Amino acid sequence: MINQIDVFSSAHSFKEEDIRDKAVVMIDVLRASSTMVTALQNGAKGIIAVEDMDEASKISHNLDAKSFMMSGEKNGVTIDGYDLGNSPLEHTEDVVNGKTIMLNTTNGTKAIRRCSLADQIIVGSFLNLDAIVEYLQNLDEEVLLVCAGWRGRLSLEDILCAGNIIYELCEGDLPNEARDGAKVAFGLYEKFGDDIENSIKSSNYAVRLKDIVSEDDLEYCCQRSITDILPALKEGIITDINGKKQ
Ligand SMILES: O=C(O)[C@H](CS(=O)(=O)O)OP(=O)(O)O
Repeated sequence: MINQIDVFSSAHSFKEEDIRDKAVVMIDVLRASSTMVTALQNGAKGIIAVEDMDEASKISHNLDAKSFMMSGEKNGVTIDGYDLGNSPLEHTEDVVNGKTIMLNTTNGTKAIRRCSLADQIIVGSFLNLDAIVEYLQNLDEEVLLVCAGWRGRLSLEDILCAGNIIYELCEGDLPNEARDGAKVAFGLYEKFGDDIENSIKSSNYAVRLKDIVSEDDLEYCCQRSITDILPALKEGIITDINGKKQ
């Protein structure tokens, strides 16, 4: 199956038709994927990935504040009027337990919406890496690791996470027949995989958002396999399909 995996470097690096009937893992390490995984781990009932502010405000008017909440950011900053931003550390159990979260972010939620033709969409991060690897090991279909990136550009942390998934799937021995995207991600992971945290602390993201996003967020999002939560999109809502809350 490893030869059936390819990697898209950003949410804008593919045509939506390329996704049709494939299994997609959307990876947005900083921070949408990490936030979704954490919110579900902390008891959120589900997450609705919103395309943009207009859609979010339309939907929010019909929401019952007791069961829904709005999370999201623009350029990393919490959107005015939203309950939370896009930090996983804000999505604590006492805040999100039992809630359905409307999530509106710059890259990650848009990447999910661009994959609407997929056979299935799973959300991947370092936090649930082993759960992603285990799920893919039992899948017999073409897999696309869709890295959200940033505004159409590649993000180091997303490609590193894709490379880590590929490295685990092939147990560090990537066959020559692997797809180019898989080879690039695997090679990046071989180079930086021993020190994910420091590689990410010198990434474009960390430099760009150094005054907005805390080092605590970066360090949190670099932890590997701290949960078995496996977020999957079903009928418009992202929920945990592993059901093995720790
Ligand atoms: O909220 C985030 O951490 C980023 C902000 S930015 O687009 O990288 O400036 O958005 P995300 O959609 O989580 O990549």
